[in-house]
Amino acid sequence: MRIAFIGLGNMGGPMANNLARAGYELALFDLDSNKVEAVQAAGAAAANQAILAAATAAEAASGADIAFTSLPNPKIIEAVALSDEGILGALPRGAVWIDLSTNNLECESRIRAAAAAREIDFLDAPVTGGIEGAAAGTLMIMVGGDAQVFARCKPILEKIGNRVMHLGPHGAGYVAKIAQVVLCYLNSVALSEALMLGVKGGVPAHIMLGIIQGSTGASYVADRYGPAILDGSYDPGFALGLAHKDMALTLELARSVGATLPMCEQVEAIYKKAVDQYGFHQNHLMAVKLLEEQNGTFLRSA
Ligand SMILES: NC(=O)c1ccc[n+]([C@@H]2O[C@H](COP(=O)([O-])OP(=O)(O)OC[C@H]3O[C@@H](n4cnc5c(N)ncnc54)[C@H](O)[C@@H]3O)[C@@H](O)[C@H]2O)c1
Repeated sequence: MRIAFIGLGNMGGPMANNLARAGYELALFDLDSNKVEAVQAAGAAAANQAILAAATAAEAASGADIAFTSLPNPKIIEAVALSDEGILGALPRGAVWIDLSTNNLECESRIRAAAAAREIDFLDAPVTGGIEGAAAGTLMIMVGGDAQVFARCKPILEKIGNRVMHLGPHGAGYVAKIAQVVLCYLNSVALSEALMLGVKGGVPAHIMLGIIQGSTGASYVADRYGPAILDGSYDPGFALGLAHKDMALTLELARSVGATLPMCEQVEAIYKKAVDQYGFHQNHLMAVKLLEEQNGTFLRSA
């Protein structure tokens, strides 16, 4: 079994490491050669085997049984699929392409059609669990696509996640991922507003966070992101620009399925403003800094 892995960032890198540890023959490609070298070093040490660093996505995909992608956005995913040096022209007939990225339905239908025209199966398989889950192999993987193709690929997906679910036909994985991840951003903004209200009223931020964690406001976001707001790190491991992409995908999906989501519209605008102000590559909780600046109060020192 030979696996191509394209996109070795915060999520793709540790996922590829886990596939190397499981003993799969790997061919890697990322625009950033440092990311490839990091996986090569960690994977080779763990599995005692050579891992190919390909010069292009097509070279990685050539001769592979399965190609994984973990890439930033629909435009890049489509380019990696369809360009001259892309994966679809290089994968052999009968191979499977599994996209682990957070993506939209419009892109999904175009890339799936292009894959089908070359007799390549496609599964949308976005993930949740963050960089800790990617490193530990405990991601939740939400898969859309043909049930038989899923059944064939499940044992491999179980090397990178411990909750691997087939949700339905093509696109079901992307839809579930977007509907799930939206709460992360709504909750982060809500958490920061609750903390700000408490602090402005005279309750220290760490006391306020403890109260939220032990009450009806308790959540993964409060437990995991609350401390990262209070220590001023704003949680490295996920880019602000990718968080805004997820909110933009949410509004796109809402339009395409006819859902009206007023809170999502407001939160998308907050993340857009934060990206404009602080930059794409800042940590995702920098969205909270907008609120801190509006209030003239930084929660880390409150
Ligand atoms: N970080 C998280 O916590 C998290 C959690 C769940 C889902 N996701 C999703 O997973 C995907 C990857 O996220 P990430 O945080 O790892 O992003 P990242 O920015 O850390 O990694 C993306 C990688 O893709 C590479 N890349 C970009 N364009 C490329 C191209 N044309 N060819 C080859 N490589 C290219 C980049 O160099 C980078 O290494 C995104 O769709 C994101 O929304 C991220």
